[in-house]
Amino acid sequence: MRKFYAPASIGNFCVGFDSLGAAIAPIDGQLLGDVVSIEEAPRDQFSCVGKYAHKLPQEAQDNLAFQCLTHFRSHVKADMPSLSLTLEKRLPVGSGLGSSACSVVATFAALNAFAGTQLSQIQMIELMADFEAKVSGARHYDNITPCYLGGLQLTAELVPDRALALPVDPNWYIVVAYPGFALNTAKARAVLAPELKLGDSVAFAQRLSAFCALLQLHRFSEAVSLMQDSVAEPSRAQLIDGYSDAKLSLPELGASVVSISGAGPTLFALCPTLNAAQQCQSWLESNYLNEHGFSHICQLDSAGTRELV
Ligand SMILES: Nc1ncnc2c1ncn2[C@@H]1O[C@H](COP(=O)(O)OP(=O)(O)O)[C@@H](O)[C@H]1O
Ligand SMILES: N[C@@H](CCOP(=O)(O)O)C(=O)O
Repeated sequence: MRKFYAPASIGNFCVGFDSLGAAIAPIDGQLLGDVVSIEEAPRDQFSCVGKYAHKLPQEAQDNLAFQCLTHFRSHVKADMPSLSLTLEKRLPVGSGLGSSACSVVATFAALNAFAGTQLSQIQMIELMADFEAKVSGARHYDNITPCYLGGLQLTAELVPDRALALPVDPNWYIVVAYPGFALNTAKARAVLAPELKLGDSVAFAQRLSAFCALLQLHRFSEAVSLMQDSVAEPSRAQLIDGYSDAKLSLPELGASVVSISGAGPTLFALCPTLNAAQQCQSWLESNYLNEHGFSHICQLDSAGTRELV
């Protein structure tokens, strides 16, 4: 049996709505993402297990991982041997941690390896984006490409190969806090203004392009000082209980940036030191999480989706 792990990701990364995303890894070595196991079997079989399996639709045909399997067999590799595929659903759904992308990316990576199809990077990313788009209300790559390739990715249809990796400060610590309630991505997209004013579009383009250029120059603290989301965060704040308190309190504990991970409700705090990250985590655990929530201190996951050995 072969197992493939796909990591959680922070869509938007505050400054790059639908265009920037980061794969993350808890510094204590825990796996924060989905795992897909695959092996040859007498006939095609699918099962879904794991902590959050019960939060997914009960019918296999409604599970994205199963949909990826049937699509792969009918459109990519019809003569692939029959197989057993198991999704271990380790990420909560509607969390803002790229949960649907995790299942899709892990499944296609597993199928591509199992069938030996060797699809190109763009073919893989497009296939993955098709399925992410089915549930999230729009086609966006900012969970798919970091989850698949790792690191911080500038990512869009207009970007060569769909993704360009950006350098990051190795001293960044990122606290993610999932509060324990779900927020559907499509719902959190529906509250966004359908159009941006000209001045806001220009400011968005300036901020994102300067952020990326500064990272390339390794001028990390200047890049961080540009991290602000005026596109999605103002509209989404009202959907997330506890957002305003966190936004006010965490900078006092040393966070350089406090923002929504993806469409929320997970919040993330970017911190310049481990000590600041620990203080922010402790505040979030006491003030933001309910009994179903969790938090992790992370750094970027540079490996992305990989086979577990
Ligand atoms: N394997 C899967 N992983 C995650 N979501 C899935 C999966 N299969 C089906 N879904 C459905 O897709 C939707 C994903 O919701 P969404 O808010 O986009 O999640 P997330 O933001 O965590 O990716 C939910 O309605 C969920 O039931
Ligand atoms: N750019 C998207 C990111 C959604 O991420 P998710 O983890 O909430 O699915 C958006 O902001 O809608």
